[in-house]
Amino acid sequence: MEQPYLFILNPHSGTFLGRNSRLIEKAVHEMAQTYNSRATVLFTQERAHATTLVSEHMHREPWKAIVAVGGDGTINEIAQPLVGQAIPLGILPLGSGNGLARHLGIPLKLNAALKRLFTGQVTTIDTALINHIPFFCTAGMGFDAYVGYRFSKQPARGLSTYMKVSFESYWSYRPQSYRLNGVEINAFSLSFANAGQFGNNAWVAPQADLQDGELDICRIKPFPKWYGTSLAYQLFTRQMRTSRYIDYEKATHAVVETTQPPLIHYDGEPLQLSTSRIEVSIKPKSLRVII
Ligand SMILES: Nc1ncnc2c1ncn2[C@@H]1O[C@H](COP(=O)(O)OP(=O)(O)OP(=O)(O)O)[C@@H](O)[C@H]1O
Repeated sequence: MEQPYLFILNPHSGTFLGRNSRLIEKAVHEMAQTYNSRATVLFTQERAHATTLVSEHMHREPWKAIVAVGGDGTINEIAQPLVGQAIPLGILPLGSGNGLARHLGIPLKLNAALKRLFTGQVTTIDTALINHIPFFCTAGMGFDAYVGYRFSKQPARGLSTYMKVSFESYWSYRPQSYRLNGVEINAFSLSFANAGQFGNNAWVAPQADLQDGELDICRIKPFPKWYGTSLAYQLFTRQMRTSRYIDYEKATHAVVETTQPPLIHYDGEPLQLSTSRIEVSIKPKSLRVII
């Protein structure tokens, strides 16, 4: 018998997971059996519960991997206690955006993704911190944090809700001023990319590399409203680097100062900070992941 797997499923992720939780659980057990292994499947009860479940269970059995079943928010909660540990993270991408899974080339179809968990290789990726909060995919402030906040208030998740909220927010959102590493800037959004995309193939930093020991800082400068469709096109076709309204730099550490405590997001999870100083840093090669 192979080492067992621990699956932690967030029934609130994506649009499909909640009503199909039991079917997914059954598919997990069947796939484990196929590979002469076994799986324990746990369900989250509320926000942040996944982190507690990992901390409680990680040393109970010699897990081959602890698998996040959900989207980037669920991965964030499950990966936090795994940073710097030997147990690899597995991903069964059933969220709305699945940014980290897409960047890593993990299949999005249930059976293919499950198979990958039992047959894939383990690689070690960088992780990052925004004011001591770990993130794995992207974090930032500005328009995407505002959209993330409004998205979190919606009764439904999924791509169509995300697009609707983004479109509505676009017309009212005004660029903000920041001090980035001591330099005054204006930005529509300021992103720190560990992985290259927000999710749904919105490639904010297509050049981002999960193993280069650096973050890609992406500033979208203020732009005329008519330019929005071009920018959206560049975002979804991995061509943001060609835009005259975008600046990139690589960094291992950055400090942002704002006049008011900003709304940020980490892996798409919105958070209203109570401080105006934001420190972002990288932890090179600190998380093992099955790909
Ligand atoms: N049992 C639960 N009930 C309600 N919310 C939960 C529960 N378990 C986790 N959550 C919260 O659900 C939120 C959404 O999870 P997640 O990010 O995985 O899905 P998503 O937003 O649909 O996907 P993505 O981040 O890939 O777009 C997270 O904020 C998480 O804390």
